[in-house]
Amino acid sequence: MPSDSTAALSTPTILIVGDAPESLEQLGRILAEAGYQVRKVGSGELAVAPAQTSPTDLVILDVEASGQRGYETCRQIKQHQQTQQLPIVFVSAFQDASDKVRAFSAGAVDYITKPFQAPEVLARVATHVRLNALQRRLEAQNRELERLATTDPLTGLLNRRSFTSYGLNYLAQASRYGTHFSLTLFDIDGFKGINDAYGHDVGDKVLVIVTRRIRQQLRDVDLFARWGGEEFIILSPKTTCERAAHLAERLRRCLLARPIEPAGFVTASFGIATERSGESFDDLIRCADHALLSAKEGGRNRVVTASEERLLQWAN
Ligand SMILES: Nc1nc2c(ncn2[C@@H]2O[C@H](COP(=O)(O)OP(=O)(O)OP(=O)(O)O)[C@@H](O)[C@H]2O)c(=O)[nH]1
Repeated sequence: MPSDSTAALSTPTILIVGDAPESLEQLGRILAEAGYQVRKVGSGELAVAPAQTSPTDLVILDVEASGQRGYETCRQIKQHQQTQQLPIVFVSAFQDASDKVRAFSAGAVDYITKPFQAPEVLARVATHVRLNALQRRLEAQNRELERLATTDPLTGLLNRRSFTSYGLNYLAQASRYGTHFSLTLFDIDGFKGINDAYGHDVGDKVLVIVTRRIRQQLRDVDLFARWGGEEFIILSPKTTCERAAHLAERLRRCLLARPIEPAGFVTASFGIATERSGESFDDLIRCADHALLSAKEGGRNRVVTASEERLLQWAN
């Protein structure tokens, strides 16, 4: 049987590739008797597709007549994004150090010389299957950590830190290539009152529904993040101040379209700033924040655009 830790995950599948039917049969039998799922293909060219399309934990390249083809198959498997992580073990009658070095250079993780001993093959296969499973688990955990570090757990939106890092990137591109973008900062009105009247859970539900409604209105290229508390931010690439104001007005209206029960109709105030050369990202945020403050002071449920000379109020 495969070793305990790999067997616990699921039965590992080994793809054996080789053009010598007897050797292929022998290896297949040894591995199948040890409890592995075994698939066999007769030629290197045929190996890449099955490795891509069916779950595979390890590839054995049984190099009999032409070592050259084995190296080529190994390289092809390593070239494809889907299969580049697969551990590849050579089983070969070629005993020279140069043959082994070539196999490792082509991407192999191990090299077993013929005539092989079944226990050695099984020990090496079990080790590589286990290492591969651990590697995949580590990668999945890293992805999850990355997700947790960059997204807001309640809404699933980008968090402030990751939005800022994207924003700085957009700003650098804007100053280099002359592209522009707009920032829209918005804040739910009277949100403390919703929490106080209906409880924190309803407050959370409002945040989630507001997120969903706003997201439906945005383009794929727009960056949408939770800036903090009941405050959200949108970066709209290649968008003038005027167009951002139209978008914000649409967002304001879409919140008003239906109540969010039991809290009733929920409104938000919007502040917009557009990238201008020489301004830092913090300056831009300050501009949008200033506009948002004006929207709040102006009576809430409205859009205010910050511009160099003046604040232009959009009527409710
Ligand atoms: N339910 C819930 N409440 C939150 C969360 N984050 C922040 N809050 C609450 O949001 C409220 C924000 O209140 P204020 O800053 O006074 O803002 P407001 O009541 O919306 O008033 P204006 O913005 O002036 O219209 C505070 O009571 C925070 O505790 C959260 O994740 N969930």
